[in-house]
Amino acid sequence: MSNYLDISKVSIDFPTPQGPFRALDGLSLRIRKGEFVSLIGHSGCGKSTVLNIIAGLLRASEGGVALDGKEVNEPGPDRAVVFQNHSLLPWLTAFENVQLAVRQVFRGRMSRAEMRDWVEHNLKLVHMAHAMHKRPDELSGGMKQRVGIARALAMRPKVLLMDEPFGALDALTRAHMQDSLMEIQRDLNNTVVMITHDVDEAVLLSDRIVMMTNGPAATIGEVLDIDLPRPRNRVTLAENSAYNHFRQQVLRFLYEKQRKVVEMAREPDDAGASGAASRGGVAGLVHRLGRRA
Ligand SMILES: Nc1ncnc2c1ncn2[C@@H]1O[C@H](COP(=O)(O)OP(=O)(O)OP(=O)(O)O)[C@@H](O)[C@H]1O
Repeated sequence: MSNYLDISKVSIDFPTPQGPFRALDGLSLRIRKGEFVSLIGHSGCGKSTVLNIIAGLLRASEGGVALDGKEVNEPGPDRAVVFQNHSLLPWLTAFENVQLAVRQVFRGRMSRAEMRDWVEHNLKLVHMAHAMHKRPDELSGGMKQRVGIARALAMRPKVLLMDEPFGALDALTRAHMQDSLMEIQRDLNNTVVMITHDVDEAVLLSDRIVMMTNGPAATIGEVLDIDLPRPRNRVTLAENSAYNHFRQQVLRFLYEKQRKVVEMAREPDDAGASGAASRGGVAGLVHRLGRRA
């Protein structure tokens, strides 16, 4: 499989009152067609910035992104984004929300009847056919997120970009959504770049996990190939030694190798403390979690 999405030496400087702030520095990543890649890293390291550059919502100050051989320099329907907060239009039904995107992408190429069937097909894919005529305020958080995913899939993007798509959901709904996404992936084999803070989610869903260093001037620290066979089952994986090894490698990266957040979270009266045992508050907790990993 060839490289499909090519992120090449991307740096970005944001203007701030104190002068330019370099959020990303020389980040390169090549993603193959059909690959599922997760980005993981501490809060503020630059994950959303990477996603926004791929989406064409932000321009890199240096370097660039190419998708299927074409340079990315503005948003386009070949890169659909799913945000943490679904972003559905509240006055439209689930069906109409998906239909709006389908019309924008396929107007002139599909008849009205074809478009209707396509909208229904995508809502069925995410198990939302039964509620497609409801408005967002009549749907649960998980259902709204399903509609957001249906809308993105219905655009038939070359790349699906997901920014913590399940971050706002309770644990059980989240698990259902992850299972649905794996089912959809098995059939459609989309190219996906997903941001997550959840180590289990990253290992369960990904072909590769890209671990980012802390900013400023963040870049890729390590990349982990998750070669667990598919289909993957969360219950049996819990006892799988390879799965647990991958989990530990990610935890180790986040809480041992990239421990800067611990320093930032240290409380003022901890400043002179030496040794983990004397660390209190959030800093101590994060430190102890890291040591257990
Ligand atoms: N428009 C902007 N102007 C100035 N600084 C910015 C801007 N956008 C992002 N940043 C800074 O760039 C860095 C990366 O931000 P980004 O939102 O990409 O991080 P993140 O890893 O997605 O964080 P989180 O996990 O908390 O969502 C942060 O330090 C942030 O403050």
